Amino acid sequence: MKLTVKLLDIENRGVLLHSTDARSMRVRDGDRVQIVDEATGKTAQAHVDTTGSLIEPGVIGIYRPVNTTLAVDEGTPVEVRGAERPASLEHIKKKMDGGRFTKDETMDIVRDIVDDVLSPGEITAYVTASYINGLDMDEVEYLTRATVETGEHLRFTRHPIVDKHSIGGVPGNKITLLIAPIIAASGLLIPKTSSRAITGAGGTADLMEVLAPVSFPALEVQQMTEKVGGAIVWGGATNIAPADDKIITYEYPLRIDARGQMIASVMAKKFAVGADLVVIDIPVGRNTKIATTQEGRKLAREFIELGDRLGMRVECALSYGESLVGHTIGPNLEVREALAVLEGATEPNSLIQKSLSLAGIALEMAGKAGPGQGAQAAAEILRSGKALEKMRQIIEIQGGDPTVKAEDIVPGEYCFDVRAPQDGYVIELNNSALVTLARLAGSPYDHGAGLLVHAKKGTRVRKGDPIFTIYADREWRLERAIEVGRTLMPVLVEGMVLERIPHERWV
Ligand SMILES: O=P(O)(O)OC[C@H]1O[C@H](OP(=O)(O)O)[C@H](O)[C@@H]1O
Ligand SMILES: Nc1ccnc(=O)[nH]1
Repeated sequence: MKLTVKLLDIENRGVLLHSTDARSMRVRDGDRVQIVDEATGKTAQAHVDTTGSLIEPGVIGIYRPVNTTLAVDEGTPVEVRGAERPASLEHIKKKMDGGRFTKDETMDIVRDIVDDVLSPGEITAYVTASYINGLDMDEVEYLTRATVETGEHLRFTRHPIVDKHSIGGVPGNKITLLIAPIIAASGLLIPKTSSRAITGAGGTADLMEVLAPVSFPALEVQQMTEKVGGAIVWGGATNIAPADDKIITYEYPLRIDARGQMIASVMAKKFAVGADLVVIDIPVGRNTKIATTQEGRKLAREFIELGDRLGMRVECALSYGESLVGHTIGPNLEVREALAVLEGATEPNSLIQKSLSLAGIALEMAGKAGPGQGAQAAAEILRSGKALEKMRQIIEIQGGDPTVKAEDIVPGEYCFDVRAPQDGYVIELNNSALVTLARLAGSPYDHGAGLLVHAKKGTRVRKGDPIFTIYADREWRLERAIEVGRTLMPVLVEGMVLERIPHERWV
């Protein structure tokens, strides 16, 4: 059908059709159409939205991302017809039925994700099917390789390239902000790409953004790393492993991280930057991604095997995930805590010890410290102020203010203390409930939003003592977090009545 173009400034890979035109083309909302500009021969595929009033019959509204391929002017006549279902949908269906992806099928899916051929609903179906039915090691390898092949790669002339990654799942895990500068300060190269929050309330990319821009093309990440030894950037902006960020976009609202996708997501980013030596942090505990040590060991073996297949030496550290790392959750609060440690603070112990242990493993792997001496070497770099100096160089080269101090970074102006309902020991501080509250308060989008935990598990409190403070940049978000907090019971103090169940006839 011939239709006339109207350009619409909408950030979706879609087009808008009048419902009568859609009907005569036999397409419905969510179906795909092929658009052909016969004058230039350019074609594009897009998903259909229909309207009865926003545009006239005979007109097609073309959204901005579709027009980056077509490059047509308003008023251009184009040919529009129903498009075939991509083969990748059949592959996704196969996984829903418990089947295995082949190498080619995986590539079809990844390419269609990168090219926006699959709709958000279809990507969600892919992630959900993989979450439920799993991916075996071959499928994870196919996914990792396809994710790398559809993006850009870094090629360093100096080696070894060191990298670290956490699978996430434990709140407050700001360790990259300490580990990356320690490793770079030791003279090694660490081009660290991170994702934004997936199941948490602040991923490393969200945190680093408080200090400096995190969106760079791949080549710039390489140049910055060559100059100062390290960079901490958002993987989603680099075009390194571009499928990864799109998959994460659809995991985030579900708060899931499908196991196969998770391994591929992490390892594709390491492979694409040309890492030789990789340390993986696997937080273990209830309410994390990995509930038991046994499961953690199995995952570690999978990471190591995939590393072998891809030619990277991988070591894993199972870490304690039952309790948040440090005392803070949310961008500003976490960055303030990490910077304070770089500036010489000797607390919080959980943050410092975890960061030094992981940095230490990397230093040992790279031969910068003898066996068993890595954490000590990392502690030396931290104590000497070299890690702080390196962090300042990283901040500066990424375009931030290198003179920033921990005290300059303040949490949101609205806050509320959650207090102990009685005397006793804090016996439970539920990770998942804390993340829910931090997200409701606005984290990670509102940088000032988050939680400051005063009394972690095992602390003795008196009735009325603040256990944690919720911060928000906007009052209504704080109110929402307080309201939900009352029903979530994120904290248990020994002896607390968990719930009172009255007799129905006497209430
Ligand atoms: O939101 P959840 O699922 O907890 O974790 C996601 C975070 O974990 C990883 O951290 P890093 O890059 O190794 O520091 C990711 O890159 C991301 O920042
Ligand atoms: N799925 C993922 C978990 C943790 N980090 C990532 O980059 N990706």
